[in-house]
Amino acid sequence: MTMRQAVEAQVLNPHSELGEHGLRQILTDVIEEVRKSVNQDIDGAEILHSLKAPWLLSLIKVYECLQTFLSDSPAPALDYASGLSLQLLIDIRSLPGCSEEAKELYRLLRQPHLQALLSAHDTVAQKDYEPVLPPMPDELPEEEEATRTVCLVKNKQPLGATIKRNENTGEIFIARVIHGGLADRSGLLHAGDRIVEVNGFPVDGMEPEQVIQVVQVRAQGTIVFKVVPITERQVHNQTMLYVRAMADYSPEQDPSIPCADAGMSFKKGDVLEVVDQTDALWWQAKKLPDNSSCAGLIPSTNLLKRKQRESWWSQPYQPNTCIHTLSTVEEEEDMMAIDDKCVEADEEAFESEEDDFSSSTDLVGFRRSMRLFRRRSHSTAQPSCPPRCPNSCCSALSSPYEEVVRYQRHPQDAHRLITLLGPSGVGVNELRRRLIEINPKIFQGAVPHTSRAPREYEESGREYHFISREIFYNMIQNNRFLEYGEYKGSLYGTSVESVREVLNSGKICVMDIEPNAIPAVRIHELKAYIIYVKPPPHERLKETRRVAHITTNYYVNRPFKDEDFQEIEESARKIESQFCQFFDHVIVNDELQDSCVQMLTAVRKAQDEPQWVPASWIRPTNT
Ligand SMILES: Nc1ncnc2c1ncn2[C@@H]1O[C@H](COP(=O)(O)OP(=O)(O)OP(=O)(O)O)[C@@H](O)[C@H]1O
Repeated sequence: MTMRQAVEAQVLNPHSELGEHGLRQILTDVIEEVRKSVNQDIDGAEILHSLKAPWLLSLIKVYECLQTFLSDSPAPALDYASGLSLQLLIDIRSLPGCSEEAKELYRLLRQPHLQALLSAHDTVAQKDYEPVLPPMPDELPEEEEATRTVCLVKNKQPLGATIKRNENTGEIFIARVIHGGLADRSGLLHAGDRIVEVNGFPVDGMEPEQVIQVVQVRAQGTIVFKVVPITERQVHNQTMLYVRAMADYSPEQDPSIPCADAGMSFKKGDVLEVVDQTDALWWQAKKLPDNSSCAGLIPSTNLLKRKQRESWWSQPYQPNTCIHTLSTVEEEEDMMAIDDKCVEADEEAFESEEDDFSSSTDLVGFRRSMRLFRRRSHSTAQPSCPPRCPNSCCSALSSPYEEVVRYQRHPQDAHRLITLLGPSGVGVNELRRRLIEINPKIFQGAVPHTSRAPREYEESGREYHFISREIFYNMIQNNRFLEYGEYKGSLYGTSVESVREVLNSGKICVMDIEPNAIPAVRIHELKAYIIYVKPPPHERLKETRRVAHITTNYYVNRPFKDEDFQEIEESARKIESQFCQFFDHVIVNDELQDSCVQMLTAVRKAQDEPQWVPASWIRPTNT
C-alpha cells in the first residue's frame, strides 16, 4: 500500500484514530500532491476536481481537529499534584512491609525533577502566575517619589558608572553609565537616576568620593542601590562612528576628566569606535581591535580641540605644511667639514648617478634634486599654507579625530597610490627602486615636471615633462602639483596628472614623499597608502650600512658616518612624533631583502584587503 493509499483509507474510515503517524503521512502526502500540481499545467476543471480529492479532505479534517482542540482548552484533572504526591510518600513510608512496586514509586516520587515538574503543573493549573506583592500601604504620602532597589553583583570589575553631586541640593546622581560595563549590562541604572542609598547608607549630602568609598568597600558581591529613576531618559546618540586619533590623550594627565578611572588613553593613529556621543563633552569609545567589552571616556572633538588650543599635553600637528614655496635654495652657506675623499655633489652628478642605477625612466634625478631642495628648506622656516590650500589640509588636519571607514578596493577600481616616506638616507629610494625593478609591468613611478632645459639624452615625458617656468607657475596656481620646489634655479614637481596617468594605465604608482606632501596625497582620487620606512636600532643601522654609500647635500656616494646615522635617527624621531597617525604601514629597514618582502606584502594588502581610510574619501562630508 502506498503512503497515499494509506491516507485515503484513513479518510474513508473516519472512525479510525488520526494518530501522530497518520497526521505526518497526511502532511507528507499533501506536500507531495502540491509539488506535483505545481509542476503540472493544471486547467480550471482539474482544480475543481481536486477539491474532492482525498488528500484535501484529510487536510480539512486535520484543520477541524485543531479547531476543536483550540475551542476546548484543556483543563487540568487536579491542581494539587505536588500535595498528592507528598501524601502518597507519607502513606508509602508508613506501610509496614511494602512491595517492590511501592518502593519504586517512592523512589520516583522523591526525585527532585519529578517534584519540580508536579510543582510547575500545579502553578499552571492554579493559574498562579503573578508574583506575590506586599500589600499597598493605605496612606502613601503624596510627595514620596517612587524608588527602585537595584542589586548588582560585582566581581572585582568596576561598576561602570560615574556619579555627580548637585551642588545646590547635595543630591547624588548617576552622571553616566559606561557602555558595556556592569551597570549598563544590568539595564537597571541610567544616567540621571538619583542615588538615595548605597548598601543601606543614605548618600544625600555626601561628597562623590565618599559615595565611591561606600561602593568600593565591597570589591565583590552584592551592592544594593536605592535610586529614584529619572523620569525622562536621554535618548542615546549611538550612531556608528569610527575615528582615527590625530592626537595623543591620557586621562591620567587630564585634570578635567570627570573620572580618570573611566577614561581611555589613546595614541595618534589609534582607531576608535565611538559608541556614545550623547554628552557634548565626553564621548564613550572603544579602541580597535576591540578586546574589552567596556568603553572608556574620551574628550569629544570640540573638547579635545579646546584642550589642544590650551596646549596642555598634546602638541597637535600644525597644519602649515604645504611646501608651496618658491624660495630659491641658495648655494651652500652653512659650514660643513668637507671630506676630500668624496666627490662634491651637484645636480649633474646626482642625475648621472641616478642614471647609473638603472636605465629605468622612473629613476630620474628629480628625486635627488627634490630631496636636496627639501633638506635645505627644512633648515629654513616652514612656509605657511597659501590662502587657497589645494587639499584643504588645514581643516582636515586640525581636527583631533578623523572619521574613518573600512574600505576595500574593488578589483576594477584604480590602484591606490603607494607612497614611501622616511628620513633622508634611510633607504626610501632604494626600496622604491627595488620595488619597480621587481616588476616594472606592475609598478611605476610618476614622471615629474621641470622647468630646466632637457639634456641631449633626455626625452620629454620620459625623464621629465619639460615645461617653461610660466607654465610651471600656472600649474602651481591651479593646484596641479602634489609637491614642488626649486633647486639651483630650476623648478621641479610631481603633478596629480602624472600620478593619474600611471594609475589609469592599470599600474601601481609608487612615489616617495616628504611629510609635507601627506595632505596632498591623502585625497579621494589617489587614496594614498603611506608606508613609513623606519631605521632599525642604532647597532643594526651601522651594521647593515657598513658597505653602503650615502648621498648628502655635498657628496655623491660617500660611506656612511656616525653623524649620518645620528641624523637619520633624529629625523626619524621627529617624523614619527609628528606624522605617525598617517602611517598605514611601517617597515623597519634592517635587512634589505626582508624589507623588500615586507614592502611587497604591504602593497598587496593595500590593494586587496580592507583598510581604515578617511570617510571623506568614500562619501562627501560637510567639513
Ligand atoms: N637595508 C639596507 N641595508 C643596507 N644598505 C641600505 C639599506 N637601505 C638602503 N641602503 C643604502 O643606503 C643608501 C641610502 O639609501 P637611499 O638613497 O635609498 O636613501 P633615501 O632614504 O632615499 O635618502 P635620500 O633621499 O637622501 O637619498 C643607499 O646606498 C642604499 O643602497
